[in-house]
Amino acid sequence: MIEMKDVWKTYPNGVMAVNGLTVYIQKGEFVYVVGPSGAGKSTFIKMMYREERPTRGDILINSQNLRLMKERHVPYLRRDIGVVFQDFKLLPSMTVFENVAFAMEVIEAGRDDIRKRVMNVLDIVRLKNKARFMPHELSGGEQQRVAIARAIVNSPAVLIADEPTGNLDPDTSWEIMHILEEINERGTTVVMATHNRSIVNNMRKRVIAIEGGRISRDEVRGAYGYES
Ligand SMILES: Nc1ncnc2c1ncn2[C@@H]1O[C@H](COP(=O)(O)OP(=O)(O)OP(=O)(O)O)[C@@H](O)[C@H]1O
Repeated sequence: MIEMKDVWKTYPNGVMAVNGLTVYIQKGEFVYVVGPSGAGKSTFIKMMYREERPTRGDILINSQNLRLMKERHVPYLRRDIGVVFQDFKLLPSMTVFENVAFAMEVIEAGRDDIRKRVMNVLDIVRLKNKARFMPHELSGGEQQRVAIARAIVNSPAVLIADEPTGNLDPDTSWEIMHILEEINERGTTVVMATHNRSIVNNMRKRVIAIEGGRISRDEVRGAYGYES
């Protein structure tokens, strides 16, 4: 599903953010990516959806090699990978419905399909009743749920979340985690970078720790102890 083979990333300013990283993530897994600030977590994640390109090494997503992928094929890759950010990134002048629908309009889905599917994903994130609201009329947690709905509306194989609970209080963070877990249970692979220890320690998942641009630990951790 997601395979990185000896991947390196040096930014143009000379910073070596990822240094020889090899990892395999299977279909249907739920993986946390943890590590200190500046460890290379975001760079690792950005390379998965081709926001950044590796300096060296291969990245395969569903057998497509991102290093060899032509620029014009990147939009197709993005249908297969939904992304959620810490700061939601909703379009402020569009309603909740329109924000989610927009992701289907860009791939030229039909009107009826859009209506049905958008209401379906708003139901998954429990926001059907707020479809006509504007982003500024929503709480932070609700805005993040809209961003999640938008990320999954095209049924991606992978959902990538970079610090999705970073701007949220603990209760709201748990709400978001339960939604991500539900999406994972429906078959989507979830990769989530986080600094939130309480979440990592209380949900039994695979944890990939990155330090200095390398994997320092890769184990199943969580509520029921450790396991390698
Ligand atoms: N666009 C960029 N240009 C140059 N250097 C960058 C760029 N993005 C990140 N870096 C550097 O690469 C290193 C890894 O950054 P990255 O954002 O991947 O870390 P992180 O683990 O996600 O950190 P945080 O937890 O603080 O978000 C850092 O030294 C950072 O300064």
